[in-house]
This record gives sequence, C-alpha cells and structure tokens, in this order.
Amino acid sequence: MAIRLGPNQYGKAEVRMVTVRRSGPVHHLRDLTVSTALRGHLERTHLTGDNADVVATDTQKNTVYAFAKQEPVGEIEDFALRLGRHFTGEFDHITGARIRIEEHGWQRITVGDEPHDHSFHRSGDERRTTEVTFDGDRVRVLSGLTGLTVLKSTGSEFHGFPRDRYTTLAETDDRILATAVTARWRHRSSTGDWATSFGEIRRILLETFATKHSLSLQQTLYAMGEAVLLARDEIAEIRLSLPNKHHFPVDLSPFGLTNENEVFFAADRPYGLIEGTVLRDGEVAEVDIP
Ligand SMILES: O=c1[nH]c(=O)c2[nH]c(=O)[nH]c2[nH]1
Repeated sequence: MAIRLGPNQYGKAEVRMVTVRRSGPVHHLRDLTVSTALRGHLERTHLTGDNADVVATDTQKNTVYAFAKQEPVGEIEDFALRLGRHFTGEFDHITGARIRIEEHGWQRITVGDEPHDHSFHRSGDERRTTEVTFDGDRVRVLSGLTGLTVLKSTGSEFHGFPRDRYTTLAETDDRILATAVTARWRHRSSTGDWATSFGEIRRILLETFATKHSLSLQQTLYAMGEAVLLARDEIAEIRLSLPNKHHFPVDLSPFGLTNENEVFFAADRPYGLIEGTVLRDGEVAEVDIP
C-alpha cells in the first residue's frame, strides 16, 4: 500500500506586533496579530527531515517585524499582500502563502476634551481582519471584522417555528436581538481602496442590523449580506457568522411581579449560531470562517 504526503502548510501563528510611528509629539499606534502559512514543495522535510526548503517559521516572524520597520504598515490588506508576495517571490519552492492579520483598535484617551498625544484605550473586542492567499498566479483578498457586538431592544420577533414534544420556546413578537458579528468578504480584485471599502461595509452592516425589522436572525443575516452586495460592487461574496446572544425574560411571578419585557437573563451559553454566505449570481462560495 503506497502512502504519500497530503496537503500541508506551515508558518508562524499569531505574531503579536505593536508599532509606534511618531509625528513630533503625536504618536500613532498600530496593534496587529499576524499569522503566516506557506505551501509548496515541502516533501523533503516531511519525508526525510532535510530542511533545505524550509523557510523557518522564526524567519517568517522576523520578516513581519522587519517589514513593519522598513515601510509603514498601511492598510492590513496591503501589508498582507507585501508579505505574501515576498515569501512566494523570494523562495522557488514556496508556491503559496496565506497571510492572516487581525487589527486591534486603540483610541486616544481624551484629557480635558483634547485627544492625548500618546495615551490610548482599547476600543473593545472588535478587530478588523484580512486574509490574503497566493496560490500560483492567483491572489485572493478577504477582508472582514470580528467581535462587533450589537443589540437591538425591539424590532425583533421569532414565531411560526414547528412545535414538537421537545419544544418549550415561547413565540415572541418583541424580543431583544443581540449578536457579535463576524463577517468576511471576498474582493473581486486584489487592488482596491481597502480603507473606504471596509468603513462603508462596516457602516452598512450596522445600519442594516439596526433598521431591518427581524423575523429571525437568519433573515437579518441575509439582509445584511444583501445590503453589502447591493451597495459595494467590489465585493463578490460575504459570509456572516452570528451567534444569537439570547436574552430570556426572567419569570418574576414568584415575587408577585409582572415582567413587561423589562428584565432579562443574558445567557452566555449555549447560543444559537447562525451562519451563511450571500453571493452574487455566477460566483462560487469560497469564504469560510475559521
Ligand atoms: O432568530 C432565531 N433563529 C433561530 O433559528 C432560533 N432558534 C431559537 O431557539 N431562537 C431562534 N431565533
């Protein structure tokens, strides 16, 4: 029976990097988590331990830091493109690369109404993300965000679902709808105005969540994706992963009180997990949420 090596990749995961760029006394902070993964002709190391083709993961990490010094990081998509182009261009046996970057946001601390020059606070859990893959001649750029927590305290219903002997959930025509949005979208081109595109898509996702009257989180997911594709020509497909952060009305009757949709138990688990891709006709769904 013949045995062979299947698909493989390797790299440095979650390189944490903070950069400080100085314009006089005003400092500009960037905070990234970068993961590299390379593919190619890597049979030798796997089969015999000959490492002549292996760009050490330590070298990959060092390259991330050195590139940040040599040129401003810029948009995370551009930084990922530079790294991927370098690894696939510099080493003959490396034929593919996947660069993932998450950007952690920091905001200036306000001191007496003025933004401070060099002191910052973290802007919550939300991260902007990108994944750039080089595969032979093809370059694919994904952008996205994760940890964007949103809640609407009305404008959400859930009813009409089948009831069997295991169903206890009450139907509701007025509930809290809350989720932490993870979204990744695929650009149709590997060049673009990444910052504008990101800002607009984030705005559309938030506005659609807020304004779409929801009969299910699934309906909201589709509406959010559809709104992005209708407004942004540069996007081929978008995938959303929406945990349903349940808020259950607390039964106050033991205390002789009536809960008029005012007091909720915010459950952290289990949660419903609603996932889906919205795409243009003629496109093939490629985007996954890892
Ligand atoms: O929007 C919802 N979709 C579901 O599929 C579901 N299932 C559930 O228990 N609550 C909800 N809410």
